[in-house]
Amino acid sequence: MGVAVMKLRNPPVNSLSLECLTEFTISLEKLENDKSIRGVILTSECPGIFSAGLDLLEMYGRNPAHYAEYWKNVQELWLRLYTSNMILVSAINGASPAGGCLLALCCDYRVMADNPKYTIGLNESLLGIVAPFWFKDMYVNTIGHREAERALQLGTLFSPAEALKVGVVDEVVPEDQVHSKARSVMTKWLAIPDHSRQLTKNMMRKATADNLIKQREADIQNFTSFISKDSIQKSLHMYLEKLKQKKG
Ligand SMILES: CC/C=C\C/C=C\C/C=C\C/C=C/C(=O)SCCNC(=O)CCNC(=O)[C@H](O)C(C)(C)COP(=O)(O)OP(=O)(O)OC[C@H]1O[C@@H](n2cnc3c(N)ncnc32)[C@H](O)[C@@H]1OP(=O)(O)O
Repeated sequence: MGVAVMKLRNPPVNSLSLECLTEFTISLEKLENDKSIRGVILTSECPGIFSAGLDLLEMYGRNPAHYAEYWKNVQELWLRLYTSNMILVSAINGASPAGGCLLALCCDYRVMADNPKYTIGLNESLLGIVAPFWFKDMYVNTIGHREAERALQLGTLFSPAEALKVGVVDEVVPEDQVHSKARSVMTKWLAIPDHSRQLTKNMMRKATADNLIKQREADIQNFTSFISKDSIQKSLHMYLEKLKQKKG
């Protein structure tokens, strides 16, 4: 039926390393150029994790040129996903913090597994960093200004039930039904003529995408100088240590 399934596979936690981001963007571009493909189901092959978000090791202890290169690729992936002409449905089969949530938010419809261990949200403030304005814009577009304001300040990671209530996801289903539900949602969306759906999607999303397009270079510079600060590097160090200690 012209539907591709993209499975994120970057063990152990599907963090979005530079390599992973680049491959993702290229795969998406290929699908976009394949006229037989009308929809993509985005999911994960890592058990219990949709995506741990941006790779912290790409943002910690590197040099400004690396940060700039990394951020350019984050922007690129986001623009491709958010403005895709294809129907994107996410089958969220695991934890989905920060950049993981961003991937899901780019989709036209989000189905999440009903497992309270899985959480989703933009938790940047908990790491001592700030969600960029275009993450924020997409959050506001999805859940409204007040909910986004609160969730962004608190860095809230929502359980599936909470995510459904606030509108971060569209549907919560038993874990073993995430994929079949994503497929049935896709079938419904495929019934809409592409041209009218695409023009409508463009009308809804263009201003948000253009907001980044017109200031991509400045956004790269902001990110690079922000992430290079000693205080921010210290926060990231502490967060990485906390992740390590959780194990021991
Ligand atoms: C003025 C403003 C201007 C510009 C903006 C500036 C800044 C904003 C920049 C960026 C926005 C950031 C977006 C992000 O996405 S940041 C990443 C946020 N992600 C997280 O907080 C998730 C952290 N991870 C977890 O909570 C757990 O790992 C998880 C629930 C995903 C899985 O738990 P599990 O118990 O299964 O595994 P762990 O033992 O915790 O992890 C295994 C292994 O993986 C490493 N790990 C985890 N997450 C990441 C990651 N995101 N990046 C890199 N590495 C990660 C973890 O440390 C473990 O490593 P090791 O100990 O070596 O095995």
